Amino acid sequence: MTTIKQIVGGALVDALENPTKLLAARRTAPPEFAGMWEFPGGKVEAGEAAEAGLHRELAEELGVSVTLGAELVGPTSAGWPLTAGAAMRVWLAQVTDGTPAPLEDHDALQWVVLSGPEIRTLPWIPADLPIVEALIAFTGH
Ligand SMILES: Nc1nc2c([nH]c(=O)n2[C@H]2C[C@H](O)[C@@H](COP(=O)(O)OP(=O)(O)OP(=O)(O)O)O2)c(=O)[nH]1
Repeated sequence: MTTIKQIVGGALVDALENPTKLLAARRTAPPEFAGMWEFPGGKVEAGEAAEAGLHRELAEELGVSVTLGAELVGPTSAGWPLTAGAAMRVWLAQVTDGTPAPLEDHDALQWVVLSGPEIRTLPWIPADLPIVEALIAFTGH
């Protein structure tokens, strides 16, 4: 049996009801991803539920507490394929406490308008592009 590395990501939006903006985060490492934009998040730890892992990662990386909204359901049970060995589940999320700051793993954050052209021209990690499209569609933009 092959084990897929489970990654979780947060699509932080300005409001779960009627989202208009997404928080994109620019990675600092590893070199092949440095400078690319992504959904903040990371690896789920052994014995940890996916949602709990996402709350933990968002607190560590951005210093925020969030309420999770709907999952942006991907094509596999592990979510959206990233590489042959890793996949990411992604939830919409809204900040309930704190102001997002690039504390760990990122050197910039930006709120991008879901209905504007810029969301598609940001240099996302390539594997994230279908997720970005799904988010735009899911939020009705
Ligand atoms: N967090 C995140 N990782 C992504 C995205 N797209 C994508 O291909 N990845 C890849 C990059 C990494 O190889 C892997 C996530 O690992 P990570 O480095 O963020 O996880 P982590 O913070 O738990 O890592 P670590 O420090 O424990 O090694 O998934 C994305 O949108 N968000």
